[in-house]
Amino acid sequence: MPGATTAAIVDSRRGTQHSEGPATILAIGTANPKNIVFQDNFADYYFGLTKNEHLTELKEKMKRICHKSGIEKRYIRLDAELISVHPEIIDKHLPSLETRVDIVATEVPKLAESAARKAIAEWGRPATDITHLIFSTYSGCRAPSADLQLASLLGLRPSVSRTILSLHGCSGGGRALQLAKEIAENNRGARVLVACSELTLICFSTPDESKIIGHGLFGDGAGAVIVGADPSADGECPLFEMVAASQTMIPGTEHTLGMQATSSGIDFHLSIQVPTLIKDNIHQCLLDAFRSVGNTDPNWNDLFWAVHPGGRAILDNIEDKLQLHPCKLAASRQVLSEYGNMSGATIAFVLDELRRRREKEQDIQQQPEWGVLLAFGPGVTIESIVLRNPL
Ligand SMILES: CC(C)(COP(=O)(O)OP(=O)(O)OC[C@H]1O[C@@H](n2cnc3c(N)ncnc32)[C@H](O)[C@@H]1OP(=O)(O)O)[C@@H](O)C(=O)NCCC(=O)NCCSC(=O)CC(=O)O
Repeated sequence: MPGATTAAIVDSRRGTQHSEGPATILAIGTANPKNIVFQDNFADYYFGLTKNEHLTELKEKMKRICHKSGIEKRYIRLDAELISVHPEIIDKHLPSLETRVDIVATEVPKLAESAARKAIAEWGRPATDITHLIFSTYSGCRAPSADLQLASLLGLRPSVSRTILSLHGCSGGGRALQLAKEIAENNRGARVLVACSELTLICFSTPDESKIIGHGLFGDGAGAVIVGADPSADGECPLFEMVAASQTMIPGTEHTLGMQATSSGIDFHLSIQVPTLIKDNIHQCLLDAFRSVGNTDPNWNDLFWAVHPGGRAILDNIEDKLQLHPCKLAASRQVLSEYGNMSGATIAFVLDELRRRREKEQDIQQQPEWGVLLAFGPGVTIESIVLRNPL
């Protein structure tokens, strides 16, 4: 640019760099492994698979948890065939971290690929138009990681800007969407692929009192979401606008939810206090989120809700605390029932279910304009996004 000063060049670039409108969800895809496990006979399945039928008290406890979980079925990649090839996975005296890392290094991106292909097909543009990729998983123990693998599997452009988020647990999907929002709004024309892929295989263990809860709730799945601002006229369909986003940590609760790598996989810890902690903090968190968009007195029943179904008790507590009509968390409960808690990937399933329900609703006037996305993870961290239905 002859004659232009460096400062003018930088200023003019900054001026054209931002998008006009808010980041918007443009497409959603989901995928699960083939192996289905029904909750009714999960205790028999799990104690049989791990050859621990003799632990009858623990098995009865698992049955009580399953019975109250609000889950009907889950998809779980680990099956008898995989265990027969890798028996160390169910032998707590043998190291198995390496085996697990090897398996998930292939399987996690593959599952993400299935979800992403569906999202890209719905989006209607070539995969090479994706400018950024954010990949979230709790199975990320290797570099180069699942983000690079997914980019290769999908044939994304070599200059795609990749980020891997690791061990955000169940808030990983919410965190990835928040980052996608920042990227889309600050880089005009950006199209961000968010992929979350979770396999319980990395955490799977033989029955143990401290981990029985997780084995009763978690399932495998992948979700993919395409985010961009200013949907183009050539067929992009806005599904949800992400108007404001925030992350809150509940002080002094870092020991209540956690994951840690050990020689036999990733150990997780889930305190019985989690549903109560969320109940005690959710109202203030939501007030703060809505104040940031100028709404100081929201009516919670006027919103649509995309809540991570961490467990039935968490949904019950939110419903009770905010006095929500039962239909408000119906999408979250349906996802919990059909898939269990798929950690960070679950929120994509909830958004997908919400939009399906919205499409069936005949009367557009009945559809709430504003909504909220909530996800919970280690910290304890609450990710919230104020959503808007583009109508
Ligand atoms: C597990 C439940 C379905 C059980 O239902 P109820 O609480 O109504 O029933 P209940 O009180 O009779 O409990 C049944 C049995 O489960 C046991 N139980 C409940 N929560 C437990 C926990 N966290 N750890 C160990 N045991 C637990 C109870 O002690 C009881 O054992 P006994 O029968 O022997 O007395 C529910 O509590 C629930 O949905 N909890 C939420 C789970 C949770 O925290 N999810 C977040 C996942 S983490 C996440 O989403 C974020 C992340 O991973 O990052």
